[in-house]
Amino acid sequence: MESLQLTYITSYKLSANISTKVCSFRPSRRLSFLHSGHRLRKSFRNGRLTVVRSDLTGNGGEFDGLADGSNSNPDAVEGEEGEEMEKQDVMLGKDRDDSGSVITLHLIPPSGEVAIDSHQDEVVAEPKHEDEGVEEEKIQTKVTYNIVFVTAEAAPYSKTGGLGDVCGSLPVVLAGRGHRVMVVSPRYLNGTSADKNFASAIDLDRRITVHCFGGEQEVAFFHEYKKGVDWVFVDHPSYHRPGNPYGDIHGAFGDNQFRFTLLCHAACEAPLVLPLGGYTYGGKCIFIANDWHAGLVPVLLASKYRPYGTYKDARSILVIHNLGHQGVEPASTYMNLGLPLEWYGAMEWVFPTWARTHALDPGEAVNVLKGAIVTADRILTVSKGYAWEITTVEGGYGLNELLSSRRIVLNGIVNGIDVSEWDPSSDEHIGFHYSADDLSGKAQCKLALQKELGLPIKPECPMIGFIGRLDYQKGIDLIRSGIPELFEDDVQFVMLGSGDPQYEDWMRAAETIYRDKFRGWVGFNIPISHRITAGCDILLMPSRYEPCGLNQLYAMRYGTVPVVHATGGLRDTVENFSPYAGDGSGEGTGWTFSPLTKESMLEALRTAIMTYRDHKSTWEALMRRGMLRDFTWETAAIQYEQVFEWTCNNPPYIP
Ligand SMILES: Nc1ncnc2c1ncn2[C@@H]1O[C@H](COP(=O)(O)OP(=O)(O)O[C@H]2O[C@H](CO)[C@@H](O)[C@H](O)[C@H]2O)[C@@H](O)[C@H]1O
Repeated sequence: MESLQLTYITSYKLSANISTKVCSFRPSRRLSFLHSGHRLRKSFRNGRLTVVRSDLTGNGGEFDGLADGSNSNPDAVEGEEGEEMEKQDVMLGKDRDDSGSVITLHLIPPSGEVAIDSHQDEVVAEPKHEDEGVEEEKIQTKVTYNIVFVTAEAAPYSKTGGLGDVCGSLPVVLAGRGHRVMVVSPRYLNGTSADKNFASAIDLDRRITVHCFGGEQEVAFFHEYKKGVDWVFVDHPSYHRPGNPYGDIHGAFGDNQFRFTLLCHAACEAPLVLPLGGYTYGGKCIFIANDWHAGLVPVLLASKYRPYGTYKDARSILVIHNLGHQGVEPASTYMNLGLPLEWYGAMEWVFPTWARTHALDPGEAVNVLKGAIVTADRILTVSKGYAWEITTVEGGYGLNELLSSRRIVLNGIVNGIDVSEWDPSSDEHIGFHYSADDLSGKAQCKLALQKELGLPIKPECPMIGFIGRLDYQKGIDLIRSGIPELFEDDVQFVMLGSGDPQYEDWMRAAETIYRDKFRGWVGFNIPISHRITAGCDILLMPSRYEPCGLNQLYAMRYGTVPVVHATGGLRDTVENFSPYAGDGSGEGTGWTFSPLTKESMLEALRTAIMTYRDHKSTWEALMRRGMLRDFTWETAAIQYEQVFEWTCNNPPYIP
């Protein structure tokens, strides 16, 4: 076996992105590599390498190179042939401005079947092509990374919403694809049965001292290796108190800036000091900082580590799950964060005049998410639509100009879902199982839900559900205003959620007013959320903004048709029903309404209800199309890997 170092340009117009891979093969073989969703077919003869890059439809470009790693005609790659490659590219899309100039590149989900390589550097024989007279081999290479997720929550250990779902499932899928993955989150103990979630995590007996908030804090690390992932829990007394990760019945904790500062400092030390499975992750890793709670990680890398040579090969990716929360505190708290004084500018945030409390208020603050946007090597958000929305005045929450300035490194990747936890054919939380081939179990789930909730048992009565945090973001006010008109019709509605006390109170009151039609379950209950998802016919999501949204994905998987506001990830994932498309058989997986008004929401709901009642076969086709959609994390993971590659091919970002 010879060893060959092969250098090729991975993406047209990103000429800095030269990636080098080392592989072994025998000469005179035709080889194919799976690389970033493309098949790179290489023929090696007489020391000459021909690379044919094809997309999954079999189209592609071709260029020649020499086996010593040089390219015989680099212009051919970036020139005519590169143009050809660009046309066929399934992973890169382009946004152009009015003049036609490319202003940013973005990921396009690969269509069709993607061959997924789960083995590193494995050589697999390809079927022999008789007519070519050469022995065939298929080599699938994949660059693997050390990945460190930093997050305030990760299911099943801790979860208040979608962040927990994502940080509980994406790491497992990435680990399954060969990466070494660590998830760092706090070890919350709140004195309830939830504490047992951490029971299997053992104390690593490794303490570090964090200098912040004018003193020294000792933190410990607990660890559990499960599903191929190193789950690391940062332990400190401030994580041990009643309530959820962010607050209790009195509201948000007053020391959250302190608690998450500790998390970030500890997360930056973890790869250096924890010998997990016998050896540390080391300084060459990719940090994935999720939301503002982990936002200090990229700032610390840039300000505290890299200037001294540590983590010079590491990269940071900020993932924005919700721009509405930024970790803003008074400017005087900067001193507490354990950052060098000269980095204040990265965290500085000045409120616009209209947002200040009084005439003498200078509006000065520190904004952790802003610091992360300024310093991260790349920025991701959880859908392509939201990636654009956050660069607009309407969706940018004051950070739109900053985000626009970093648009070249900003991408959107739609979340996947844990399809084993959310599987109507095996879900442990529902009484009857079903699938797209046999929907009968779903009707039984509906009856069981009506019974459990004490609603009249009516198999034909359309049942609408809502699950989520009772927050301004989720458009609960719209539901509240639309309910009286909606209940002029014979429908049932069940809501599950907790959050804003005014909405909790309204849900309780609505139950007494509409005894036969409405149930409002105040609280956080995962089994009930599964039973609502399975038992309802329609899931309503009138979110004001929605970075991705997971409940509509769960709903579609369970044959529950989503009716959603056309925003962010909801617009990206729910295909609006069109009865005339598909040669009259209809297309789409739900209804998307816009604008965000009570009238347009009710109109969409009425259309859905009418379809449910009067067009049974159309309704079943809608259900099945949703159930058969691919929402697996594998699709998203491939796109994450592309972003890892981009970020590692470029030097660390220097703000
Ligand atoms: N009372 C309750 N009982 C049981 N389960 C409950 C519940 N309330 C919510 N959940 C669960 O929490 C999750 C909520 O996920 P979402 O993505 O819909 O919203 P969230 O706004 O929290 O997440 C943010 O991050 C995610 C992840 O990136 C983005 O999808 C989203 O748009 C963004 O706002 C779902 O699994 C849901 O079932």
